Amino acid sequence: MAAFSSADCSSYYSSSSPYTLAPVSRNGHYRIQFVKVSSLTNCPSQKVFSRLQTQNTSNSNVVGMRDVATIINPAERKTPVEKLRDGSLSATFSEERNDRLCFDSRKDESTVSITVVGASGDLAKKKIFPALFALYYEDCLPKHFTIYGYARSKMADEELRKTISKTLTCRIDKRENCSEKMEQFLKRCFYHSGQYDSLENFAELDKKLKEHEAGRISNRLLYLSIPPNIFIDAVRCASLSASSTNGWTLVIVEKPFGRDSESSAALTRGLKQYLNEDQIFRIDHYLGKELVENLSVLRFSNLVFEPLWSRQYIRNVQLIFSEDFGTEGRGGYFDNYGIIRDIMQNHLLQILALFAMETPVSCDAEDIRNEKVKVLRSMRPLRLEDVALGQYKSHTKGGITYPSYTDDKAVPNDSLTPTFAAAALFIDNARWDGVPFLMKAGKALHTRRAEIRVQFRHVPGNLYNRNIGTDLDQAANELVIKIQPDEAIYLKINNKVPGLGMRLDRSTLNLHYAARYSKEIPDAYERLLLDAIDGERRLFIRSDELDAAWALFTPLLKEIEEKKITPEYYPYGSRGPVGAHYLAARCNVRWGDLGLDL
Ligand SMILES: NC(=O)C1=CN([C@@H]2O[C@H](COP(=O)(O)OP(=O)(O)OC[C@H]3O[C@@H](n4cnc5c(N)ncnc54)[C@H](OP(=O)(O)O)[C@@H]3O)[C@@H](O)[C@H]2O)C=CC1
Ligand SMILES: O=C1O[C@H](COP(=O)(O)O)[C@@H](O)[C@H](O)[C@H]1O
Repeated sequence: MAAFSSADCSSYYSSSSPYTLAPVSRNGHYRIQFVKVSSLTNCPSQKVFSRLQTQNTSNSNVVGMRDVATIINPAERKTPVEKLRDGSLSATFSEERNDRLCFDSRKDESTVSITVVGASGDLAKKKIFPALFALYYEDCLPKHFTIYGYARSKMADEELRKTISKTLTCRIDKRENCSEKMEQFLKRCFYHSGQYDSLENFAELDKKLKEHEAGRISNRLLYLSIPPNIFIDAVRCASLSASSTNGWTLVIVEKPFGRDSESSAALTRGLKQYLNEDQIFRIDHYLGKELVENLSVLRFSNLVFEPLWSRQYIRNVQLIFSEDFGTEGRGGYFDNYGIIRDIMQNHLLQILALFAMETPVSCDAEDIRNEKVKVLRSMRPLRLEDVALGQYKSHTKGGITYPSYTDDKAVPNDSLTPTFAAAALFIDNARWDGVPFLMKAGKALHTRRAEIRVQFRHVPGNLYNRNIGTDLDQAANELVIKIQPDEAIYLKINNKVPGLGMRLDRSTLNLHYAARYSKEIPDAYERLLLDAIDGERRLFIRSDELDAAWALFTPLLKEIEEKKITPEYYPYGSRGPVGAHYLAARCNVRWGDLGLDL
């Protein structure tokens, strides 16, 4: 097992370094922490700089290097400061900025270069550049950073700036200096045109990055916003020609991570030829959504929920995703994947794993991901009888004709690709035995929403049966976590209608985010990009999680394709195919999103 010695890092510290070394071993990784120890008591608020360096114990590559600045206020003890056995002080958090413990890599000697590969594409324009700007606007990016767009399209820096400026927005609650900030941000965005499989083109990029890095410690983040068939080429060329030589290099990989178990494993093998697992950040942007982040807080910090979180009290859990638009513009991609791969195998399954996992040992990435993997590995692989499939067809409403899925020019006329699916999943462990986890995902439905619905069991020996009537389901409690739009968490309860009689009513206890908080909720990509820059892996998918996720869906996907299962057609803008209701009924479940509850 290789460990760091202070000599390994001596190049970063002079012999008169005021830092001490504090090695901490966790989950097979060595974390070396240098902490400046000085008179903490002299001033009320003081910065402690530390550099974290992690090393994979199975090989000697440095896989991450982080600069952390910590505001330590001993009086307030805002930042956890640990006294280590050797007497040195260890602080792993960083300066608090805009409620997020933002990294402060403001030290002059390091820089972060972010390269968006596929910068001419839809996702880069729609999500990545706006998220980077939002981080800049919030002062969350390091002092020294440069952003490069990379793609084959020929474009000058100015052209990239013009294109992305159209999609940059300022926070609603803080519009000061917005155009000024935008200009400053755009000045730090550049473009390099190159092929994805050209070592030479990436070497040119490397040269440009070095010019911007100006001799500082170079940390490099590569965001692969390109189709998956070119991931490996891009990673090979970037890692060989444009990796950092003295700092960290990491790669954010967009989905889809393969089409099934085999292609996903091949992709991981391909990436691992050039990268360590710790350098691969597989993004699932649903994990960056505010209410998905809040799931663990809701469960593990509220005594009223955690004891109820099992088969004993929960009758079923529903994970619902719906969009009120079709595959518009992405039909070519979608037809090769379908809704199960596009939404269920990743976004909804990730939410399910977070929802159902046992209490992790800590909030550390590895502890959380270990628990998620256990859930996934306890689940039954899906069978054909566990799903209902649908595809949207054309529909005319109010004089407007909405297209069918196959009207998309990139989609074959005889495509059987499902644009809707409902599925019943089961977790065969002690906590969840027999509880159906129902998923529903569809495009071109009547509404856009993503939510988790937890339907509780009936109250035993219900004292108020007479007042409730025969439909006991109506009286069962339901907890709804509304991920989007209009984030909310509400609990349906029974109460007495005020008055002299004894009439029962159903009401909601509602935590409505817009009413409770004036602050705008950040986009998922902002959180995830900042996490990646911080080296925080908690919200990214580890390879064993991915394998376990594919193992659940691969047999089903193969059967659907081999048997050429025809989906049930549903009109554009409807609630989806009736098959979803039969599926739910077989599990003794009623979909909770049918009523008007908010
Ligand atoms: N768009 C979205 O909403 C979402 C996208 N994703 C994933 O993110 C990644 C990027 O998505 P998106 O921006 O929509 O993708 P695009 O199809 O827009 O592709 C991005 C860029 O990659 C290059 N490219 C496209 N096709 C090829 C090809 N066959 N060979 C070589 N280069 C090609 C093009 O740049 P150039 O020609 O200039 O080289 C293009 O601008 C994909 O993996 C996608 O699945 C994930 C979630 C949502
Ligand atoms: O990953 C994907 O997500 C989007 C939906 O994301 P949202 O944050 O807007 O809810 C979906 O439209 C797309 O098909 C899928 O690839």
